Parts: sequence; C-alpha cells; structure tokens
Amino acid sequence: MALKPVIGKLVSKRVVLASASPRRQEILANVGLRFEVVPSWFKETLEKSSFAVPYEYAIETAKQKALEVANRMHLKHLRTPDIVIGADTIVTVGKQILEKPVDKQDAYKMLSSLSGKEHSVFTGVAIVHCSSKDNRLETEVTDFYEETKVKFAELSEELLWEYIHSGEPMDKAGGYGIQALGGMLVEYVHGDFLNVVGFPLNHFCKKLAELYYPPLKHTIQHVKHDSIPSVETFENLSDGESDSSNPMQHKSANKLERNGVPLSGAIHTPVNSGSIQPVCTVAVENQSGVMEYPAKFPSKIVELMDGFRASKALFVASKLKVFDLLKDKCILKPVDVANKIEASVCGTERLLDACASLGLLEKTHQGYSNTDSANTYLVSDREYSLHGYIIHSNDRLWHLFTHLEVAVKEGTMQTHQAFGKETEDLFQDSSYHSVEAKQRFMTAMHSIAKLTARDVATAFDLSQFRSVCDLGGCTGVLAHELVQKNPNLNVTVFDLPDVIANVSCFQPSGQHITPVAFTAGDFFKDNLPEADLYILSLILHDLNDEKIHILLSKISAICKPGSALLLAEIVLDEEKTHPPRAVLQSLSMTEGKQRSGSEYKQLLEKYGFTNVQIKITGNVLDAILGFKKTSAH
Ligand SMILES: Cc1cn([C@@H]2O[C@H](COP(=O)(O)OP(=O)(O)OP(=O)(O)O)[C@@H](O)[C@H]2O)c(=O)[nH]c1=O
Repeated sequence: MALKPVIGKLVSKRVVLASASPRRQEILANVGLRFEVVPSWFKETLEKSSFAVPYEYAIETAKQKALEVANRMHLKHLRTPDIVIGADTIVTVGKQILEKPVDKQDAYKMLSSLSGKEHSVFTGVAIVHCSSKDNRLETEVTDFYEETKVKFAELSEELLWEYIHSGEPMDKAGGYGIQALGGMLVEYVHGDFLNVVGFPLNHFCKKLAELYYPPLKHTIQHVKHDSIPSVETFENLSDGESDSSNPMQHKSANKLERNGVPLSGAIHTPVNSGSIQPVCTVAVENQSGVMEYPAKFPSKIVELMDGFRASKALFVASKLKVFDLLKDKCILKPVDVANKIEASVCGTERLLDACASLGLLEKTHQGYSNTDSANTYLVSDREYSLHGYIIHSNDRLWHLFTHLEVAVKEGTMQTHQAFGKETEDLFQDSSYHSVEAKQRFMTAMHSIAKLTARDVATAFDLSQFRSVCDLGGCTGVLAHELVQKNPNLNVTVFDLPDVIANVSCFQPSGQHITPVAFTAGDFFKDNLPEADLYILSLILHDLNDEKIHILLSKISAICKPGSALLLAEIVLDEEKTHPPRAVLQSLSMTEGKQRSGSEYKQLLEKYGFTNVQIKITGNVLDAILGFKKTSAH
C-alpha cells in the first residue's frame, strides 16, 4: 500500500493529538492514525504584532500547544508520548488575523470583513517527537504551515445573521466552517481544502515522509508545490520496508530503492514505476495475467468486519485479568500466563498474540508485557482503569448488541431477550439484582467518569457558583474533580439510595481530599437539594421525553435566576453522524436519544435556561451550560 507507510510508521507509537478540534480528530482518524486526544491548555495569547508574518504566529501557537501537552503528560501523568501533534488555524484578511469569535457580534465583524473578498487560511502544525532522558523530557520539533486562499461571495445582512444564529461560527477560526453551512458562503478555494477545515493532511503526510523516509538524491522525484519544500511524494513508499521507529536516527536510509514486495493477501502497489499508482488498492489478475487495480482497498470496511473480534479479544483478556498479570514491566511466557489464568496454553498464546497485534501488549523473545497504554488503562486497580467499563461492555452491552437485529426491527431495547427478567434500569427494581451486579455497574460508570470528569469540570469557568448538586452523580468522580478545581464549591451528589449505600469504596483517600456530600433520593420523586449549579451527567440521553419533562421542569422550578444547569453528554454534530461513539450508543435503543448541539440548546431554552454554551471537549463527554433566565427575560 502506498498511503499506509507514512501513517503506518506511527502505528507502534504513542501519538497524541494536542487539539480539542473535532475536525482535526476526524481528519486524522479517517486516515487510520491511532492517537489519543489531549486538548492543549495553552491559551492562544501570543502577541500577534511580534510576528513578521501571520503564519509564524500560527506555527508558534501550534508548537506551544503541542509542547504544553508533552510537558503536562510527562510531568503530571508520568506518561511521555512519542509524538505530540499540535495545530493552529487562523484566517487573515488584509493585515488582520482572525481566530475564533468570542461572541455573535465578533462573528458578525469577522464575517462582514470577509464578505465579497479573498482571504487566506493558514494552519500551522507542529510535530513534536518526545523522549525521556534521566526523567527529563527531550523534544524535537518539526513544524510547517499551509496556506489556502478562499473567496467569499457578497453576504447580505440577513444571510450573515442567519448563519451566525445557526451557532456554527463560534468554535471556528474566521467565524465559519467551510465543511458545513459555511461552504455556502464560498465562491472558490485555491489550495488544500482540509487545511481550511483545520488540518493540512497532505502536507502533514509529506512531512512524515520526509522525516521517516529520507531519500537518496538520485531517487528523488521532485514535486512542485507552492508552499512545500521539494520532497518525494509519499505515494511512492512501500509497506514492505523495515520499520524505523525514530526518524531522527534514520537520516541516511534509502527506502525508495527497495522493491514493492506484495503484502500478504492481495494488497500490492509497485514502487518506482515512474507514474503515480492508484493508492491502497486490491490487485486482481486479469485474463492476460496482468495485475490490475479495479477498486480502492476497502480498509475501513475490513476493519469494521473484524471489529467485533478485536473488541471481544480485549474483553476476554480483561476478564481473565491478563493485563493485571503483566503489569509493572512483568514479562511472561504464554505457558506462565495460561497457568495463572487457568486456561489452555494454545488458547492463551493466541489471545496474547491478538492483544499484541492490537497494540495492547508487547511481544519479545522473552515473552509478553503490557504496553504503556495497557498499564494505564487496562490494569484493574489503576486510577484511570477502564477495566470496569470493559467488563460492563462484555457482560451487558455485548449481549444487548447480539440482539441488534431484533432491536432495529422492533425499535426497542432488548434487555428482556438478553437478560431474561431484568429490567432496563439496574437500579429501578432491586428484587432482580444482586448487590454485586449494582457494584459492577457502578464500577463501570466510575471508570468512564474518571476518564471524562476532568474535561467536563474544566469545560467552563465555574468560579461564580457556590453550591453544586450532581444529580445521578453516582460515585462522585465529577464532584471530586469539581472541588479540586474550585475549592470553594460545596458539592453534593444526589443519587438513588442503593447507589449511595455503595459509594464508600470508590472514594479517594488522602489528606488533601476535600469532602463531597452524598444525599440519597430519587430525582423524579423527591425534593432536590438546593444549589446554584445543577449537573446532569450522562442522564438525559437515556430518558424519554416525558421523564425529561418531569426532571427539567423540576430543576427549572428550583433554580433561581442566575443559577445554572450543566449537562455532560456526547454532543452530536448537526448531521447526527458524528462522533460515531454517540451514534452507535443510540443502537442500544434506550427510550432516550442522543442530541446535537442545537437540540440541547433548544431543550435547555424550553425549560427557561438561556445563554447556552456548548464545549466540545475532545474527550468522550462534552459539556453544555445554560443559565436560568433572570426575570427581565
Ligand atoms: C476556517 C475553518 C476553521 N475551522 C475550525 O476552526 C478551529 C480553529 O481554531 P484553533 O484554535 O486552531 O483550534 P481549536 O478548535 O481551538 O482546537 P485546539 O487545537 O485545541 O486549539 C479549528 O477547530 C478548525 O477545525 C473549521 O472547522 N472550518 C473552517 O472552515
């Protein structure tokens, strides 16, 4: 395959995208890059006038975003990534640099200044290679920028305001999104479209090619490009090459001299044939014995076809506590693992190999060991362990999803078919459920909350509030995170008596932990504790309209003007096809539904909340904040 090698070079690395931009995440995920998202906390406040040209500002901001994440991961979480990617998109018109509008008026100013004119969109990108020496972080930065010219049609006042009221401009440089409604404002685009969307993919791949496949002079095919230095195209690279894990140790290798050895199966692209070959194709032999490339290789479909196998391998390895056995640099042979988990040696070996192929384990001649990511997220007693949620996925969601066909036909949740008598809600009918089942469910929610709480707690400045009530706040992970970030907050978790009875074993220990209050009750039936900020995290998407009406009316009635409601949910894009995690969750067919940003906004407004702000965190959960109308409204 021709495209895969550049991205493939990063497969075995811990790659971090230091960006909250869902567009950047999508562009990179779409080409098969595997990465973690750690949004940067670097504030975009560099003095613009100190840069001779605008793209230097974008590059420097991208660099600072990436370096902040690299440093934070290294220092705070003791996890040094291999590569951190940062990006910054700006729009320039005349001498002005436009970033994201701060409010509608600002969006109006920006869009009016672009009306009827050509402007430039610059994205600066920084690729930071990290290593840890004597516990110190060492970084090597490669950066570049890409420019695309865009011309807007003349925009009438009416069109402008209609566009601004759609909400689309707010999180986008220059106040528009070319990939959505904003595309309708555009007369022409000269250059890389994805650069406007937020990430210059083509230039990025060329940069990777430059870093990982330094060419010998005589094999270089120069490609002319306005703003990119001449390098060989990345189309000419073959997968059949040895890996170079560090481009910096790789200055003289001539990868282009090697023949394009066909990969296993029928995937094959010849190299150095002088012309650009179709990329990523299935080769088929025609009647005269000549290889042809009739269609693009359906990598995405193949990945989806096999996805269930990968999920189940992860579930079973977690259930058998394989990652617990291999924690803390422990290296074991299959036979030792098999003995400890009381399984067959041949089965264990296949499972270990599967985990190694999925990047969860490392395999050497000495045996198998956890990757860093498995150590952090898959060992069951680690702070950020996802073990609980994985077991929930195996024991509960898996069974529900085996009934998906019926679920789709009937449009109902298949709890009864999957679990017999059990009801939908583990906590509604205690006669069917053991304490263990409830604890397992709480462990699952706890582990997902550990992953998301920080980004939800810091999505907005909450310093104006004094008291918070997290309704259905379960083990109190978000509550603790809120108190840690805002030490003056009084935080109460309000949840069902069965939940509150079991929260003690989930509480953090240590001298500096500020306490959180737990109150037992049913938010549908009982009075709610008083607070000036209410939180509903992962609640609304599971409730039908009637229940939402009861709950939101109740919260709205108790909220004084200026009080607020914070929702933590996955916010769908307006087409409701992204992010896939939310769309796939919908298939559980609970009586509730996933919503887009504008739907959450409407919902909150319907119950008297105004000035609704939405923060796409880049983590699993997004945050939506609305303020109770003052009486003047
Ligand atoms: C012109 C244009 C921009 N964008 C988005 O504008 C944000 C720029 O802001 P940034 O500061 O570079 O990034 P961010 O979103 O704040 O994320 P981060 O990297 O965390 O700073 C990015 O999102 C881009 O996609 C679009 O989605 N479409 C467009 O047509």
